[in-house]
Amino acid sequence: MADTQARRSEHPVVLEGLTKRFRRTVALDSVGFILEPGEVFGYLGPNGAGKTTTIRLLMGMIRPTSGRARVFGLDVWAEAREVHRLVGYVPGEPSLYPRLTGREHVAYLGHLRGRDDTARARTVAERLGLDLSRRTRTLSRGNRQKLAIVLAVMSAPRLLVLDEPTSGLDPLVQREFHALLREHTADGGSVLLSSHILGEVQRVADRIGVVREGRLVAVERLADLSGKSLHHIRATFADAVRPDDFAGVTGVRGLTVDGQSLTCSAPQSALDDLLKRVSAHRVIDFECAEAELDEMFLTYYGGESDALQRVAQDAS
Ligand SMILES: Nc1ncnc2c1ncn2[C@@H]1O[C@H](COP(=O)(O)OP(=O)(O)OP(=O)(O)O)[C@@H](O)[C@H]1O
Repeated sequence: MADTQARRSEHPVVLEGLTKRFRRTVALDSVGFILEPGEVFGYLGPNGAGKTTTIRLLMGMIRPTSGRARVFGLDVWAEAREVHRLVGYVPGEPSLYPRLTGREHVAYLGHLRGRDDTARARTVAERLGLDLSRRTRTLSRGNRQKLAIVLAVMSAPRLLVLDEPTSGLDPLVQREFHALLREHTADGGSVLLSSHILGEVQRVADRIGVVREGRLVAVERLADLSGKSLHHIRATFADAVRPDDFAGVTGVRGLTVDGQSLTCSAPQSALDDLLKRVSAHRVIDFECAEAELDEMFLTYYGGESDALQRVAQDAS
């Protein structure tokens, strides 16, 4: 134990050349990054990019083909038990006992950890609007997700590892959850948060790592990324509009004006100018949806694969 203490590093996560092959599939190819104390690191990538594989490696659930992962200086494979004491983990698909209530889950986990976190669990459950008295088999997907969050944060761990934690949560609950994360980092805790939605990560992350086809293609500070996220805009007006009314806004692409309707894509940095042009007319319907991350990869990180290149050609 004393030896373990001495080897502990202040870095919550250090990944070095982490590679995982499943037969012929290279799920992860030499991924490396370091998480700083007090930081929220958003781990972004489209479906199948390798996010869950990275997290399962980090939690010592699967063994790397090569490379290694450390949590506070501990080897996640060889010292998994010690690592689990320091980490609150929300898996992509929470595994809960269907017959037990939320409260019984809290008590059971407390028993395993040798500590009573009931009071904190109750507070977090209340904030997220979760009824701890219900058996988990009767809970909706969103409520099961809330319970997984309660179980991960109740022991106030120094590192939270969250695999798409807000999928299934409504926006108000997401906001409360993000507030919880901010409190966690204000107390010196760190967070690794995986997601395929840039907008979500933008709200909470300090830095973002982008993974695509198993490779880490970018690590950026959030401040450098803002302005890059692409939005799809669709507006319908009471009267006919002309293309000239919307021309010359920097960054706007695919502008189509047809009678009383407008469609285009625009980076965040163009939204203010574009909205001012839109609001110069009488609007009867308006939609602004953030583009999927795949499109952002095409725009900012290139598209090496054939499929991505085809989409790029179709779009141009
Ligand atoms: N146990 C496994 N056996 C074989 N292939 C696997 C296994 N686990 C993952 N893969 C493959 O590894 C790649 C990365 O998958 P992973 O689940 O890590 O992606 P992800 O980024 O988490 O995606 P999602 O957002 O869809 O969960 C995929 O091609 C996937 O099919």
